[in-house]
Amino acid sequence: MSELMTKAGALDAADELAAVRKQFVLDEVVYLDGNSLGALPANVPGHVEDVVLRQWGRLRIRSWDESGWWTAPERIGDRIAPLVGAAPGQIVVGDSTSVNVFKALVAAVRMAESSAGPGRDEILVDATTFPTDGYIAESAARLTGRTLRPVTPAEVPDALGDRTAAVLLNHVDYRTGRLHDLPSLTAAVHAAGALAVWDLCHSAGALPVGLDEHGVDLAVGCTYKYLNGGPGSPAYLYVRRDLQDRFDSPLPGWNSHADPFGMRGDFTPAEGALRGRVGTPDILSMLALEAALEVWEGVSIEAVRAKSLALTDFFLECVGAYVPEGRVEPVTPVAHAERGSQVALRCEGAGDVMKALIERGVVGDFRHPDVLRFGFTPLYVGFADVERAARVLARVLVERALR
Ligand SMILES: Cc1ncc(COP(=O)(O)O)c(C=O)c1O
Ligand SMILES: Nc1c(O)cccc1C(=O)C[C@H](N)C(=O)O
Repeated sequence: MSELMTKAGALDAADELAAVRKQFVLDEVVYLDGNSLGALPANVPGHVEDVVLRQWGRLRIRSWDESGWWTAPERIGDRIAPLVGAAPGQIVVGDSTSVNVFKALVAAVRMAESSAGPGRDEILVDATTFPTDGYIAESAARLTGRTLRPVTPAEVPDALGDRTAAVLLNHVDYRTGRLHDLPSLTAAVHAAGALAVWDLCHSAGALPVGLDEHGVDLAVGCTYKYLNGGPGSPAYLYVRRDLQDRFDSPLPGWNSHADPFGMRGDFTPAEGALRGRVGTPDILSMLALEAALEVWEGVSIEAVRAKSLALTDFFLECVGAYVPEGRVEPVTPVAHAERGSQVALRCEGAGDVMKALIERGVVGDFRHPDVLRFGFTPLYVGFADVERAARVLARVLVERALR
């Protein structure tokens, strides 16, 4: 047994989260793609069966009240809240991240205009963003008559000014795994009199976010990565409590009305975070997510972060030891303060290398043009998985070099 295998064994033995893995449906595959689609929590199938067969099949329409369907968006929002550092009453679940980016960004521009006037004619967007955020920001800018200015997160402080209405940023970069400095960027945005909208897709469930503590204005995120809600599970929208009265949704629907069943012709927004809702919630997905969130019972996000850093440190160590010099180049920062819960390695022929890894039971993903991406979900990834992934990667790269 190699020294690193022994070390993996010791780290697994000391891992206070090791037992959580049993709550997931997993096999012998090393699954390092939870930053794209989280694994299935074992309690979800039984819960979904109950929702379908009893709540829908037998209770039918009564379930909107009796099974808590109607209030699910805010109830499940409150369940996500502690994981992202939010007090209750500020998060609603529903729609996709893309749709929530649209609601948040347009609402942010409207709030900036109502407090600072129309001179705020610019929206800043993370130039390295996951594409959907950029597309939506471009459309939001056109619809609100603003100019969209793509800048890297590092350029944001200098780009801010009295023209800035809102800034849309990613907490963790989907490709490089770089963690951006949410507290200081939010403070800089506020100092310029603008509003900060954060996309938490790659940080929620992997590290503490501190939405309330850092005064974030609006935030969105998906639930199918580190929150394990399942394919296409609904996203969420956070609106800071003291902004909720001013939150003017660009998608007001009957579910965001103060009196939805009044069926009135004129729109009066509901109080609080509820005004972020739009139409009928996607109950099957939403209640699967609610069951998935039960795995967080007794798990602290601080413990998750500590293990995430230990896993990514150990992966970098194993890659350094096993992979021949010069075959991969880590693009994820080494500094803990700048690292999310993934390791991205630049690699020649990355697409084919990832295919070979998947064939050998190590599942990560390939991101255009040359990145091998490995996501580490501390709830179910162990240190032996990490060692094996690096060992298989080294073997694949050595075999390719010999061909
Ligand atoms: C940072 C980020 N934002 C948005 C999305 C897409 O959101 P959705 O497909 O849920 O609209 C993803 C991943 O799919 C993402 O990684
Ligand atoms: N949402 C996805 C999907 O529907 C299919 C495949 C992948 C995804 C993803 O989530 C991709 C992910 N956001 C990424 O960071 O690349």
